[in-house]
Amino acid sequence: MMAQQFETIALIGIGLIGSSIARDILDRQLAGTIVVSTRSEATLKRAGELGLGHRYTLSAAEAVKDADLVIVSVPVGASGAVAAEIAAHLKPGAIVTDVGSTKGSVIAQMAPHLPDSVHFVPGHPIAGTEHSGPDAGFAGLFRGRWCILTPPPGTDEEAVARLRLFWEALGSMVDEMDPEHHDMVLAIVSHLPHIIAYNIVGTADDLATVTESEVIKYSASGFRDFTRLAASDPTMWRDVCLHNKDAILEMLARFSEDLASLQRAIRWGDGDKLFDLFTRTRAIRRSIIQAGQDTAMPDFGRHAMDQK
Ligand SMILES: NC(=O)C1=CN([C@@H]2O[C@H](COP(=O)(O)OP(=O)(O)OC[C@H]3O[C@@H](n4cnc5c(N)ncnc54)[C@H](O)[C@@H]3O)[C@@H](O)[C@H]2O)C=CC1
Ligand SMILES: O=C(O)C(=O)Cc1ccc(O)cc1
Repeated sequence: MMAQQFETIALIGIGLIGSSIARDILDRQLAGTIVVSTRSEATLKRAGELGLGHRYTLSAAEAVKDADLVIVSVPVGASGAVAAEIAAHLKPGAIVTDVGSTKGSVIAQMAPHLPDSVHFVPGHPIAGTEHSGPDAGFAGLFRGRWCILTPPPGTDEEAVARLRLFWEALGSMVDEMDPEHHDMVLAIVSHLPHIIAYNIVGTADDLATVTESEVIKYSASGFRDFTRLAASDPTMWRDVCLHNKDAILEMLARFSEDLASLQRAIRWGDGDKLFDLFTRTRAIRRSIIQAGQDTAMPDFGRHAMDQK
């Protein structure tokens, strides 16, 4: 148990991320009241069955009216519509945040709607799985993982500090950076790996008509790792691609150049070049593990993923 941080928290969107946050708030008693709001009746009903909040409503406007903290956890393409819906109903002094995987676009969509009387502190927990919906969430998802805040210049420092304390109470380490930098970094470490996974699994699927079931039958662990990422939510990842377009295209251009160079090394039998690259990349994996970033993907997280 921890000290209560907010009287009322409104969760707009109660999928993997929203429901994981709800479970942590409940476990740690960080709020007096959790109000859950989501677009579809079926999801709201399920959230109720799972006991993720104290009050439930299909109206985001209704959900935020007494909230001291509003956490928007919807696909990034829906954040503008949510901001427009809640804007006139927000309590003065409330902190409004989000968890979207892209930051520049979310800020561009939400900020114009939000009144000056609230504090908008965009955020992004770097933790998740390939699963979606309220059943997929679990307590502890954010433990030992980074959460990036991208407050616009001039944001009230106390509001940023309160949100930082909130994520720290969920076990996260918190960093602050500007949204452009966030979008560039995440394009290479998160968005490209998903796009590459979607692409390779798609290519293998096209081949499967030739090789029949061999793709599945002989799928080695390397291919299986790609299928996990490629099983991620189509709506969420469509939105990420559309809303971090520039940074993703920049990283894809670099990726394609490097892939062409690798292709050339293979064609011309340049073993030294291949060996040098593979040595360099192995060192990166080892330094990630040494920094605890791999084991920080907690065992219960792996377990939860293996089960589903
Ligand atoms: N899945 C992951 O691993 C991670 C996702 N994120 C970000 O978190 C956000 C939520 O993702 P998940 O929880 O994984 O998705 P999800 O699909 O599990 O849940 C999305 C929620 O948003 C609601 N929703 C969908 N469309 C809506 C709309 N047009 N208007 C209002 N509500 C709508 C759904 O009813 C559901 O409650 C996304 O912005 C995503 O980029 C951030 C970190 C990790
Ligand atoms: O499932 C995985 O491996 C992920 O990479 C989860 C993830 C997806 C999207 C994010 O913005 C942050 C984390």
